[in-house]
Amino acid sequence: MNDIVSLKNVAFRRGENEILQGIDWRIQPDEHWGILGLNGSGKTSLLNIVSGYHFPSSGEVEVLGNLFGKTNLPELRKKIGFVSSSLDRFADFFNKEKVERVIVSGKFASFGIYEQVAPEDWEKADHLLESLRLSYLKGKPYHLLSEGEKRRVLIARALMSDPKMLILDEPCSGLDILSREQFLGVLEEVVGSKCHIIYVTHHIEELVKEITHVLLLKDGEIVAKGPKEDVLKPELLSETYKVPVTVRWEQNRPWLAVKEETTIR
Ligand SMILES: Nc1ncnc2c1ncn2[C@@H]1O[C@H](COP(=O)(O)OP(=O)(O)OP(=O)(O)O)[C@@H](O)[C@H]1O
Repeated sequence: MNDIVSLKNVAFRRGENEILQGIDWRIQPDEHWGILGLNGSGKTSLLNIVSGYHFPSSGEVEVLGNLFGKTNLPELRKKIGFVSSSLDRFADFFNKEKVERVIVSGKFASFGIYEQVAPEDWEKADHLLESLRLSYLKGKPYHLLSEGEKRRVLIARALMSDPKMLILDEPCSGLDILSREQFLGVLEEVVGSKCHIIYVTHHIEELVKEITHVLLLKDGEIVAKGPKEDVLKPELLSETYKVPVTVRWEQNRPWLAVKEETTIR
């Protein structure tokens, strides 16, 4: 079977800045990836390449069977959903829209509904509300939801267009522990819908069982990549985070701590 994502010796430069260098990365079917790295390590730049918003300065990129340079990138972007805490700043566009209308707008990649909605689109929104256990929100204006509910509705909105890949860029930032766990619970449904996840976070405990592989980025280069259990090792994470850390596994989830007696300057 074809790779979902294939990056070969990819570099990304802006002016004098070498933002990404020597990136070799494959995502194969049935893999769901987490990406970890300090602020400025290049995570967002990498996501922007994979989702067809940035073109690499050199190297080869193929995503969902589309070889960059020989493909229509706007068409590729339609197959990729995106949920980010930074989408919150667009929340005003949803204004006082009802939850189900926010979800249906995902089909048109717009912030409101300006096109004819088919009955099956409303049915699909209902189905998504049900499968993500959000039916109790039907009919509620989006702006009245809690932050956690909003993020889960944004997942439903992203799934409305049947994406082949869902990019989650720090989707839990700003959520309390309960909202975070409720959010992470929806990943099971996403994986069940045959959608590939790329999950960027600063908190390794968010790498729940659905996330099978991890890529570590440091200063625009890959420190390690592969199955989660092989990559989330103290030595590799200490290198990535430039601070000595330990990793503890509890209920199949990794937890990070800074090593005792470390003084950080
Ligand atoms: N268009 C650009 N022009 C110049 N420098 C850029 C550009 N985009 C990103 N950079 C720089 O590239 C580096 C990587 O940025 P990027 O946003 O990819 O990092 P990140 O890992 O997503 O960081 P964060 O965790 O803070 O979101 C940073 O030093 C950033 O300032």
